[in-house]
Amino acid sequence: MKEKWQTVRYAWWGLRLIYAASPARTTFVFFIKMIDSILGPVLVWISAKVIEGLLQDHQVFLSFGPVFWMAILFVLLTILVDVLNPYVEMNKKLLTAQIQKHIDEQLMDKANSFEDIAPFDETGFHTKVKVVRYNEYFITLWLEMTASTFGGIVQIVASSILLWNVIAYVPLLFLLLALPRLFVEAKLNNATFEGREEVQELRRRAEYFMGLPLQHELANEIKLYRLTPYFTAKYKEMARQLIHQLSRDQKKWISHNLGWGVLEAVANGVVLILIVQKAMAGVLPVGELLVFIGALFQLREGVTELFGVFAIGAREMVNVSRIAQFLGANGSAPSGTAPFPSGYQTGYVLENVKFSYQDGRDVLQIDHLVLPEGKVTVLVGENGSGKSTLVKLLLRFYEPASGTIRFNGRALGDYDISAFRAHSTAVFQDFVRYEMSMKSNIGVGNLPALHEQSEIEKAAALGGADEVASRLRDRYETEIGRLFGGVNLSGGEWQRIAMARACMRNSSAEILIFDEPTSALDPYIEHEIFSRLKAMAKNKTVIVVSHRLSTAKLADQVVLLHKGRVKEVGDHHTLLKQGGIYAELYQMQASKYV
Ligand SMILES: Nc1ncnc2c1ncn2[C@@H]1O[C@H](COP(=O)(O)OP(=O)(O)OP(=O)(O)O)[C@@H](O)[C@H]1O
Repeated sequence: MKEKWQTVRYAWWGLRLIYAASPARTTFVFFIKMIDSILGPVLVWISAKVIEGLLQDHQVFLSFGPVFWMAILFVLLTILVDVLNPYVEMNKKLLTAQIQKHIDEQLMDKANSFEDIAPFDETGFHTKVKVVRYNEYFITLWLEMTASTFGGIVQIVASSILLWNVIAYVPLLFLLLALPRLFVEAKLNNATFEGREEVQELRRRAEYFMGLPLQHELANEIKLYRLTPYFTAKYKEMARQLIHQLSRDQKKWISHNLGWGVLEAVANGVVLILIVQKAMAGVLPVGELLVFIGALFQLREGVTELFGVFAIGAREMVNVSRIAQFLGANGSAPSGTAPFPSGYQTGYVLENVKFSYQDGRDVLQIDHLVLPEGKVTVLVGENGSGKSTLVKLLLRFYEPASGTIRFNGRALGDYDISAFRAHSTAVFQDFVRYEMSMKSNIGVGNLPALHEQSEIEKAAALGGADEVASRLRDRYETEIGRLFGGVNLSGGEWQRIAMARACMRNSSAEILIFDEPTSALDPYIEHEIFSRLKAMAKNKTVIVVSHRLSTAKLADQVVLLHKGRVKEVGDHHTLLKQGGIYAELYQMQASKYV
């Protein structure tokens, strides 16, 4: 019972969604659908009356009496239907676009509402997004369906009125016949629905393998290893499975529909014979016979429309509910209310912090760690030791499973998350290459200053991107990235731009996090940038992840992570003297240069 109510709730939600996308257009489409459904039986009735009149007196038109005007009305209504149809189609198309825009906006709002990253990590997140986007198309079907439901009812009622005098039970017979079909179809619909997750997963994989050989950034590797035939084979396999699935679904459909179609046609035929028999026996005049035959077809059309719609409705409900659930999901940890503290304080203090991703593996286990304000701390450690995870926890992209992370004396969760983020800046290992102008690439680091050229140039100079701009034809206005025909840059040049982006918040940010910010930079600029970071560290908490221990040498504090635990803490010289893992790593790197 609860499920039924849930269905009704989602159905209502789906309708409201459509209406919200465009109230005027939705009303128009529904109204026209109604008119269209009534017109069918009305035209049947008028045409029968005209024919009856003509049969009685074939010169009836010459007297300009009621039959003549009925004939005129018939023509006018037919023209009306023809004129309305293109308008209806146009409005449906526009409404579809508006609904898609409306859902896209809601999806973007949803993504914006996730303050942490955990929802993006969830298994099946990508499939879910894909399913929701795929369902945007189906929500318009939902519109058609609801309109058809009303249309079907109107048509059934109108044609039943016409049939009432002859065979009153016909509408009931047709409804009864359609009922089992409804249930079977609803079941079949779910089993053969193209938007179901397993089909979407196959489609996504097929698209992935198909796209690989066509991507510019991947061309080097794919050409070198001659991977195109390999990916083509993988694509073919996915596509084969997809087509197999589709053909199996379609066969199920056909065999089912064929059976019911034959049964309904037989019932239709029987009723038709009954009506003709009555006419032959002289009970029915020819005009009425025509009305009944027409009404019978109208009735069948109405029943098919209504029940077809119900069957699809069951399937569409799955989609509508998926969209509703996705958009209604609560993804983020709640934000606190405390404002960001000003002035020089303690920086980060971590106590008994434990963290694991969804797979449950312990990734971090930190008993105690201080990352002081006013200092540069460099995090070092082998691959997978948890450095990037730690910086993400420091920015509150994830919540620790247990323990506390404090910044300037307060737990991170207490801070107003927007204020906290506004005072942080970062360059991530997987920084983004925005396919936009260089100016926008840098400016998005601080949206309010996006159009302030002097701020952009200042940040570019700090991040070492000024020199990149000076080499471009339109300097900061140059479009970069290949997707829209812009200039392609080298890996190091992109990284300098990411650095500049982070520097856009130089004056407001008090937490500066750099996850391997110089991995692609040449030694000159790396040295220069690190010196700038040190200069910026005054009254700020600066954390740098680096594999280059030459960087660590310049830091105020080095933290060595090993398998998610803090193994060594101190400055470069202290750690060297300790002779632990850091000393070993350093000797190893240094020996390469000797
Ligand atoms: N989103 C994620 N979901 C599940 N596991 C993850 C995720 N991100 C990282 N991990 C796992 O967490 C562990 C720590 O990863 P992390 O990226 O923090 O290491 P790292 O020290 O920064 O490594 P590297 O030096 O290679 O950058 C790894 O074993 C990694 O596989």
